[in-house]
Amino acid sequence: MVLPSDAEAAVESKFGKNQRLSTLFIVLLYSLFGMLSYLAFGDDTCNIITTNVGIGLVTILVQFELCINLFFTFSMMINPMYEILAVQVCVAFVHHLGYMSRYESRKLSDDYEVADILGRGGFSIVRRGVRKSSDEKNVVAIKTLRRLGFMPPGMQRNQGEQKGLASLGLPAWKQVSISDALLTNEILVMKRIVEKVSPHPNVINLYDVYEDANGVHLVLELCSGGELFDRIVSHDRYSEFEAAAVVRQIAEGLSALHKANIVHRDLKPENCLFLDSGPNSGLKIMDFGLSSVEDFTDPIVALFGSIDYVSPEALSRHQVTAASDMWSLGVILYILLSGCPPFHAPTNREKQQRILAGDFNFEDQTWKTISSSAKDLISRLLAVEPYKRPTADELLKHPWVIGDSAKQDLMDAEVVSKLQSFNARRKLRAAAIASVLSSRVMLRTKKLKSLLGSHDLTPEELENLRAHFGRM
Ligand SMILES: Nc1ncnc2c1ncn2[C@@H]1O[C@H](COP(=O)(O)OP(=O)(O)OP(=O)(O)O)[C@@H](O)[C@H]1O
Repeated sequence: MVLPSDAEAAVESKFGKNQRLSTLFIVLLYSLFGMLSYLAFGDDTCNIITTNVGIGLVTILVQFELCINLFFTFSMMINPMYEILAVQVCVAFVHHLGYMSRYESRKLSDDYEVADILGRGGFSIVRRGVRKSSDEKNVVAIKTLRRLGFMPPGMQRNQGEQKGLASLGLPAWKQVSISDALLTNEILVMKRIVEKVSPHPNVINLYDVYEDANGVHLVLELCSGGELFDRIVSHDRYSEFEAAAVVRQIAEGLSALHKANIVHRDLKPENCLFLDSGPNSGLKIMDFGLSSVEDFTDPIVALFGSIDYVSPEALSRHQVTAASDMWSLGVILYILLSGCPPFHAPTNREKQQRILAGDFNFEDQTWKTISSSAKDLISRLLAVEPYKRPTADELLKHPWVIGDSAKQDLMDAEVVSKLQSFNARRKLRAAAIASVLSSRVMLRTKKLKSLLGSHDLTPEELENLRAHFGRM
């Protein structure tokens, strides 16, 4: 089995400590062996011992056990003491095999019962999983990130999708590299979250990573409480105070992510899920497929879905920083308090222009009863210049977010009915996009820019979209 380097990195982050200890043990073993060799064979063997320890230390630093094997092969060539070295090579080889088999032996199906499908993304499928051993957290969400080359059971690509993929006009290896870029990115960001953020009440937690021929399986915390807007529209009415509690949770999550230099880059209500259905459930930020770690990952700029939450700097310069997440939060807050997005226009082009100009208003009737503190906060979050927006930490000190100036009275019932229809339209669009996503990919990264530009929907893709609407 060949692990993709980043899946290996993710696995390594989980098991790194054990590996380091076992490497240390091996180095000590080698040194002991070298000393015994010295006692048995005399001065010449000293060189071997010294080099052994040196290479062992390098191995610990670079975490790459193959070094040991290479070293022994090399020393075999320069040193005549075949008897010792042959044994050493064997030890190293056996150890290396054991190291590989640790990955090989980790099978998802050994540890988890994979149950029903919770949802699908463009390159992923999320299923409920139940841990077989009862002493650990029982029910989880298993997100399988697929590569275009592989189709896990239940993810067979339909004919439309297959045609769509072909219609991209890209060679197979390029299609694979796009899905791999997303897969790799999500794993790298999740690895960073495990190291620097988790456990956090408002950021999804990763429990484990498995790799097999179907792709990479991320074992995630299960969020069974539903999406943010779904829960909100299930109430007849709600207050500013309740909306502030939602904003506070998202801001807490963003604050932790930004401190770890992670920018979410795709913050929207469908990426905020409640942990459970209880009234005081935590809200979790998730889906880090497009996220970036500053100075570490190569940002992927994808225009898969709606531009409703995309900041002006992301649209104009593809420059996305922590402040861009704050813009997205401003859009979410605007929708929470009015039921419709701040930048609506008949065409995408006009919408884009309005976003770039920061052209929104509070003229609708529903804004009349909203507190000036809430409007002030939205205006700050939707400032066109990123540096003028409050940071997540600043937001957490704002009187409206704290709850001091947020009104406790129930808002106009029209807000909920507008939010209901906005949410329904959004879901329809999301389903349609998921349907064509495999076939219509608009990605721009430093590396992938040359692979794809934007293109109009081809007849096959339109057919696929029509078929999906038909099914719905
Ligand atoms: N941890 C989780 N617990 C419960 N449901 C989840 C969890 N993660 C994802 N889901 C469900 O699975 C669906 C697909 O999620 P996923 O993150 O794979 O893709 P997406 O964000 O919808 O799309 P894309 O991958 O294209 O951005 C989500 O809409 C959500 O309903």
